[in-house]
Amino acid sequence: MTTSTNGKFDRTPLIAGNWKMNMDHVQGITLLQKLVWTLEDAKHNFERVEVAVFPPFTDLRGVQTLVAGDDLPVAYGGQDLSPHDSGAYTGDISGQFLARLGCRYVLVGHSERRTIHGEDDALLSTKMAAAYRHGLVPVLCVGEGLEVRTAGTHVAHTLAQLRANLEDVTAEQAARLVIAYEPVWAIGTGEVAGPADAQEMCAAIRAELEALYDAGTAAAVRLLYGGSVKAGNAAAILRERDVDGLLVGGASLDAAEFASIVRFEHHLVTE
Ligand SMILES: O=C[C@H](O)COP(=O)(O)O
Repeated sequence: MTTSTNGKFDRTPLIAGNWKMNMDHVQGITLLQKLVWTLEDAKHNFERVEVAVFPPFTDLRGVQTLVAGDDLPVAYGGQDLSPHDSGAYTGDISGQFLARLGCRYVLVGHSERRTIHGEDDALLSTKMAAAYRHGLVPVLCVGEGLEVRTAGTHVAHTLAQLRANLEDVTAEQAARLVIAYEPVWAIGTGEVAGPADAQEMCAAIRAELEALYDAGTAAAVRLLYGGSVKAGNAAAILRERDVDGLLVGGASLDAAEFASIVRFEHHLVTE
């Protein structure tokens, strides 16, 4: 039996699709159109569950044109940004440019940026500042690798990342923040942290935000889980009290699958 959970959420759930380096600008438009059609056909309430996509940079202008032209109720953002605003930084993309393209969000510190591109906490603090400077909402990604998880120090490790990345972030800025907990061992591997694991970390992050700022700020921040999320496991993860949304990689490349994740409330089982 399925049901809805009207009233359960303290914060508007955010279901975000990170396309990573997939979908050229033509494919990206088709995917976004299919996604919106599917959701509109299903009468999805976009105000109740927010939907965002993170396409490659080369898709953003097309996405902007489609979203603005058809007045689509979907937010979008960049997968990364430069700490600088302009200048001789070949290959970098400025937060200023993302803002001009209508981006609401930007990913900061995705594990693939940290591991493949060696981005460290000092750099990520400057990227956080750049995001805020241009009115973008950072989706700050944190999480531990397999060795840390095996050693049982995942909470301490993730909270240390969080503290380092929020060092220069004020309470006012933090209130607009989104944080994605992504255990690296669960990304693209098919391994999913269980709902209890997601809740354990999200509760620890919220407590840390309360210690760093105050209870009101901690209550305003949306905490997402990411790592091998599919339509079949999304609802169980989102039942957890401190999990406010999902950052979906592979499954966001399939419009029907992603739409089903967005409509997770229809998969919740009545207790
Ligand atoms: O940004 C998304 C995460 O890296 C999760 O990716 P995945 O759903 O393919 O495991």
